[in-house]
Amino acid sequence: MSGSLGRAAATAASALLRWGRGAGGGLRGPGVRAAGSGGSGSSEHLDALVKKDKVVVFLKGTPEQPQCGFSNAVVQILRLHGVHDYAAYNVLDDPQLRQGIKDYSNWPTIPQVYLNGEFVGGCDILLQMHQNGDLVEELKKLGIRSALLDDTKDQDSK
Ligand SMILES: N[C@@H](CCC(=O)N[C@@H](CS)C(=O)NCC(=O)O)C(=O)O
Ligand code: FES
Repeated sequence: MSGSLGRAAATAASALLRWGRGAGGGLRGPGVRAAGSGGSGSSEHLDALVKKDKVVVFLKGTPEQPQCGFSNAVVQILRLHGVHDYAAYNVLDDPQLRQGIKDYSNWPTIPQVYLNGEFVGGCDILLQMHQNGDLVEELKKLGIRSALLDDTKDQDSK
């Protein structure tokens, strides 16, 4: 984990990541739309975003190409648990989203993780939950079986 944490992601102008769903569309002219007016940083929009998928992350970069070690840590932890199907939004593509999610969550940094529409925390908290077993339990509540349980079972039964 510490190896991947420290590895700097390659730079690339990353398009909004995922899978058909994007944060806020590409309206990014200078000064376009104030937060709170229904734009990508508005609480209404963010409310919908975090509730649309069971697992939602706000990253710098994408799961494929994280642009910061902290965001990479979140991606790697989810990967360890076999969680690949999640919504990820790249705040580097959208300054309004970057500020809006901080205000919405009342949390000053990126990455941010939401489970079932509820704010969980950033990478430190996710790492802690990974280490103390809480993440397995929280995923279970969402109907997601952590891949780490399968690993453990294999080891125990051999
Ligand atoms: N300790 C934080 C690390 C994340 C962090 O410090 N993020 C910084 C640097 S990437 C950040 O988002 N700063 C504000 C910003 O860049 O908008 C966590 O647990 O998530
Ligand atoms: S982008 Fe510099 S620490 Fe995250």
